[in-house]
Amino acid sequence: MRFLAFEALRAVGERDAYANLVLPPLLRKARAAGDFDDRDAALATELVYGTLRRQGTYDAVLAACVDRPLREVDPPVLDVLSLGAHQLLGTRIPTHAAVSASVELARVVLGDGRAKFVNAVLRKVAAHDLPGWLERVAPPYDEDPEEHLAVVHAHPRWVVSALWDALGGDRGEIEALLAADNERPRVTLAARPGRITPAELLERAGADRATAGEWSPYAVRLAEGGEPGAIDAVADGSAGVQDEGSQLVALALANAPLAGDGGDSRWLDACAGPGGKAALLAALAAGRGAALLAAERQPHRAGLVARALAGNPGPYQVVVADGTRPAWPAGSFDRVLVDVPCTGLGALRRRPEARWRRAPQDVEGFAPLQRGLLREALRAVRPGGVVGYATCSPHLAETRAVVQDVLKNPGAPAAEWLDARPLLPGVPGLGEGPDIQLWPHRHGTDAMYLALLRRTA
Ligand SMILES: C[S@@+](CC[C@H](N)C(=O)[O-])C[C@H]1O[C@@H](n2cnc3c(N)ncnc32)[C@H](O)[C@@H]1O
Repeated sequence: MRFLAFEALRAVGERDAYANLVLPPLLRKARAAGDFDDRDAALATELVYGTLRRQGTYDAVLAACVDRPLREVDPPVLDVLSLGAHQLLGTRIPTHAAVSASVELARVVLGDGRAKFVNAVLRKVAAHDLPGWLERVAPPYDEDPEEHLAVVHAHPRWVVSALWDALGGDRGEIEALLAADNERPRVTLAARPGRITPAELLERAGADRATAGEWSPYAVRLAEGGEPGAIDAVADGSAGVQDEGSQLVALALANAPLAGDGGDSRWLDACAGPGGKAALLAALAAGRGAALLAAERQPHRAGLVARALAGNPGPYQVVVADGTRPAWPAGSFDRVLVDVPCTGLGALRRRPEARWRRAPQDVEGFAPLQRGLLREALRAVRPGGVVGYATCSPHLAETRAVVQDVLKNPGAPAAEWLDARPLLPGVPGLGEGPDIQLWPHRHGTDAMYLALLRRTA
């Protein structure tokens, strides 16, 4: 099992692979080879995710235990050390078992000489528990709050800084957010209206294995370890795996008040891949006699959208199209969702390695595309129609700054900012408006952002 975890870490480190894509086939292979049960799979997953998520903290600890800069340690050796550090500091595995299993792993994958090195380093790591190490390697909060939080909660410093800017609030609130980022999210399903009711979905998922969601009327949450693929309603597409935050975004756009007498029958999702929000929007549109056009620039992702929408009870179409050079005439839609590509800093719970891969330059890199997509979305909607601008990042440069810039731009159609909060009745803590920001520690959702803009001319 530790060998499997090591293999997964190597793939992530060496090939920039994603842990959530690399791990399932490795687990399947191990199961097929026999002598590997659900508990082994759960432990292997925890070892990989925990090691990746807390990489920054473990690097700081290991740096204090190795007598040369960590960048001079070979990556496979560092992976074995990190895996060992996680077992010692982040799990209940007994110290002697964590050290001896790591040394054994090192012997097999690195050879005897390096196994001795691993043994020596991990014995030093084992000298303190996690709180003891954090006292030693993190600067005091009062001296450098951001660096303290970065080391203690294993986030890059620039991410702590950006999240805190967006969240505001005191130490307690940012700590709650950073801690929530380190928890694995529960799996949530959306019961697609017109295809299955949440009550039916609950029954099919098994009442002992699922509960109703907290905010979205369509949400059903699976219990820890719930396997969505095993539920027939997911397999047949009447329900989909979808975070409640994404459901709320689709719902708020669908319920936003339109103006003028242009009708409400033509909806567009301008960045639809892989299709979660498009599937919910299409189902909601069907219930009102409206049709959804789902556009996606990448052909293979458009294929995923087509799969997500198959069986939708109302009319829809999936097209490969660039939302910044739209193939549709201006003013052709009543509602437009533009869920733009972004850094994903609001979904760090899902991708354990993502926080260490992102860089501040990525935020600037997305900026022109985000502005271009929003500008064209405003052109695509008719006067009186509504555009929903969404991101799964709370970074202010990707959220409010984009909307403000586009609204100021004399080249973009004029629009008014709608207060999105009343469209999600009963959901507290959405911010000061008019836009909304969801948070993992407040809502148990990804940190989705939504601004609703109604075109005025
Ligand atoms: C954040 S994802 C959308 C997620 C989707 N709304 C969902 O709920 O499943 C952004 C998508 O926009 C696509 N995209 C990027 N640039 C685009 C463009 N110029 N036009 C259309 N789609 C684009 C990406 O390929 C990606 O699939």
